[in-house]
Order: sequence, then structure tokens, then C-alpha cells
Amino acid sequence: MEMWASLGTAIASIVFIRSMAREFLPPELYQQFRILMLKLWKYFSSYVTIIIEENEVMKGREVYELVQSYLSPLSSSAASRLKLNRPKNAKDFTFTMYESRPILDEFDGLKAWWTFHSIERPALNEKRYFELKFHKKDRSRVLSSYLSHVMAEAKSLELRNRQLKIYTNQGGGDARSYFYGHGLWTPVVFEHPATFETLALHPELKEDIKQDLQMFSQREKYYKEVGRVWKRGYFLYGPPGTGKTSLIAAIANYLQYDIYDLDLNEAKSDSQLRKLLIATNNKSIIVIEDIDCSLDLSDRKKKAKKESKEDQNPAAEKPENETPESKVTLSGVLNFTDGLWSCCGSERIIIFTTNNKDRLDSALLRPGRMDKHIHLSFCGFSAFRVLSKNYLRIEEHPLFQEIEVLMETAQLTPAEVSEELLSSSSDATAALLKLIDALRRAKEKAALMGEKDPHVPAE
Ligand SMILES: Nc1ncnc2c1ncn2[C@@H]1O[C@H](COP(=O)(O)OP(=O)(O)OP(=O)(O)O)[C@@H](O)[C@H]1O
Repeated sequence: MEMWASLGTAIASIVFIRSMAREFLPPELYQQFRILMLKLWKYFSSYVTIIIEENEVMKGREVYELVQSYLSPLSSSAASRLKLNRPKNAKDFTFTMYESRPILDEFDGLKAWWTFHSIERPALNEKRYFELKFHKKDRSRVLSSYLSHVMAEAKSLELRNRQLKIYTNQGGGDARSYFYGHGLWTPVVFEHPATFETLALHPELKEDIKQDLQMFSQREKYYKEVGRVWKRGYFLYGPPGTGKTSLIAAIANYLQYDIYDLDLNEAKSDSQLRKLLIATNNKSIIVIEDIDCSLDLSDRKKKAKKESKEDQNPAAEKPENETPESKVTLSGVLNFTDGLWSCCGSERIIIFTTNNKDRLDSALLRPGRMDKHIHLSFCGFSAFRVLSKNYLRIEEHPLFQEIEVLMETAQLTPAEVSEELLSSSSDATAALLKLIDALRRAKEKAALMGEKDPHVPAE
């Protein structure tokens, strides 16, 4: 308010002096007088103004658009005239203030006033720009930190509002988009509901994964400093139905990264694999599910042994999953994960999953390729608590004690537990009794088969 009052007085005085000067001074002298007045105005004004015009590009992004994104929440709560936008690939609408009344933004103790202007130009597009006004004393802070904050916050808002996509290379991609150079992958909107909150995992494991992801996504500078490509490999293993796919979806939702679901059987050769890699975007997760089933990627040492046995006994039958005619080789996959081409792009997570860890070549899993190995196993009691909260909306029940005891020895996957809870989700007691029944049956079956537990429960 104080700013506008003093600004008003100043403008009134200037207008008066200028009209007097125009009236009484000869034109040449009047021009000199005008220039001097402008200099004086700039010198005495306590405020600085920055103009951000449309079409001003910085590092490939329009600064105007970033400011627009940054001001969207402020505009929606403070402006009285708003323009509704639906940016491409966005989940929600955004808003632009559509008036020249200033909106106040506060950052770390400094005040900044934003206004929007639009000027009609005959035979030309309307000229639109934002004006940022702040006190002279804040100049260095605005230039050094406030503007960076505006840009960073805008990018983060845009990221949160982004419609995620899942890409597949099945069917050889989208023929129509070959024209644009993205034909190897076909995108579909990704709307998987899994989140870390809904995942039934041991709380410590969950926290550990979240922290690892957070650290990875914030360490661009660090990766550069230590001379590493900004990527991370996750290896998820465990029996079917323990949540490997759900975890991938939760990671994508957590980081807001797109997913590239790579089907190795569809890749025609190692060189196509390289092309697929190059065609992926930054901030993405490249997934190869059930990698042991896709190709013959078993341990080379074991394979060498087997081959020498086969040489001695050529009539021996080949195992079912062996695909000698595979077009993509193990070294192609190794190069895909950390060869020279893997540095084309950054901020990428590569995830392999398998139900059978022992089948894989150890070279595939070494640190640097797969940095984090995550074992997903049978449902433990703390994982069950998450499921009962999700499916039955309960956090305690008298039957929990019995379930806890049974889960120490009976092995059900989270998928099996979920099914039991889902089948009677409107009646918690009935659902828990069904689960107890299933746990008892699983225990009896294991005892009958005389098996020793090969797996340790998830907690
Ligand atoms: N840890 C978990 N937390 C929550 N839900 C789970 C979990 N594990 C499995 N589920 C449920 O079971 C279903 C199957 O799980 P998911 O596909 O993630 O398992 P998977 O380990 O990838 O199985 P597969 O190896 O057969 O692909 C999911 O839709 C989900 O509802």
C-alpha cells in the first residue's frame, strides 16, 4: 500500500512538471529535459522492475511459461480475474492472472509484486508480459536467489502436474510417430494407483527405498563431480505376487518419472537395443521385467560348463527357457545398462525384476549396473497391517494376534493376502477369518510337503 501511495504522488508530480515543461520550453530543450527527468526518476525510485516477455527462452524453456506456472497457485488464490489453462500433458488446470493488479509474493523475508500486462497490437499478436517489482535493497537477493527459486518451484510444480506415461516397445512402436523420430516406443497414459503408502513392505525397507530415491533425484551435481552418469540400477527379486510390479509403479508415482517397459524379446538386435535406449527421455524408469525369462542371460561361467557337457553329450535336452536364437545378447544388455551409450541422457533408473535370482549372470547384477538389490518376500505381519488398513480400513482387531503368530511360519504372498481381504472387504471379521484359514492351509501344505522354509518372511 505504502509503495503505491508514494508511487501515485511521484507520478502526479512528474505529470505536472512535464506538462509545464512542454508548455514553456522550446522542443529541443524539452527533449533534453525529458531525458534528464527519466534519469532522475530511475535514480530516486526505491523499486526495481523486471519485465518477463513472452517468447523469452532460457535453456530451451520459455521463462514466461515458467513464471506462469510459478504464479498459478498464487493467482488462483489472490487474483480476481483469471485465465484458465490446460497445459499439454498436464493432469490439472493451471491459472494465469488476467489483470494488472499486483499480486504479492513473499520469499525468505523479501517482498515481490507481480503484475500481468497485455497490449493489443494492430496486425500483430497481442504482446503479453509479466512485471516483477521489488525493493532496491533486495536487488542482489532477487537476482541471486529469488529468481532461481521461482524457476525451480515452477519446474517442480509442472513435474507434479505432469501426466505420467508408460512406453512399450511391443509391436515395434507407433508407426505414425516414426516421422517424429520416436517410433520405437508407443506411449500410453500411466495411471497406476500404487504408492509407497499402499505398498505392503516392511517399514524399514520402505523408508530405505524412499530415501535412496530422494537422494538419487537430488544429486545431479554430485554425480557430475564424481564422474558418474546420473543413473541408478535397481534389482527386484522374489516370488510371484510379492509386489515387484507394484513397487515399480510406486517409484514412478513417487518420483513422477515415466516408465519405459522394455520387452527384450521384441528387440531385434543389440543395435536396436541401443536405439531404444537413445530414444528414452530423462527422468524415466527403464524396466525389464522377468529378465531371466526374456533371454538366456544365465551365468556365463555355468553356461560355459553346460556347453562343455553338451559337447560330450549332444543328445541332451535343452532347458525350456533357453533361447539360442536370441537376437539380443547378454553383452548387448550389459552395454545397455552401463556402456558408453548409457550416458546419452540422465536421471534414469534401470530396473530388472526376476522370480529367480540364481538364473542370472552375476555380471548383470554387479554394483554400478544394479546398485540396489531388493528382496521382496512373503507377507510379514507389518506388511499385513498395511494391507488391512488399505483393504479393510482397520488398524487393530482382536484377530491380529493370531494372524501375527501364523505369519511367523505360514507363507502367503502379499497378493494372496490381498485377495483374501478383498473377497470380504465389507466385513473385516469375516475377511480376517478367511485369511486365518488360508494361513493355516498354507502351513499344513508346507508341513505335508515336508519342505524346509526356503524364504524368510518380509520382516
Ligand atoms: N507388497 C505389496 N503391497 C501391496 N500389494 C501387493 C504387494 N504385492 C502384491 N500385491 C498385490 O498383488 C498384485 C500382484 O502384485 P505384483 O504384480 O506387484 O507382484 P509381482 O511380484 O510383480 O508378481 P509377478 O512376479 O508375478 O509379476 C498387485 O496388484 C497388488 O494388488
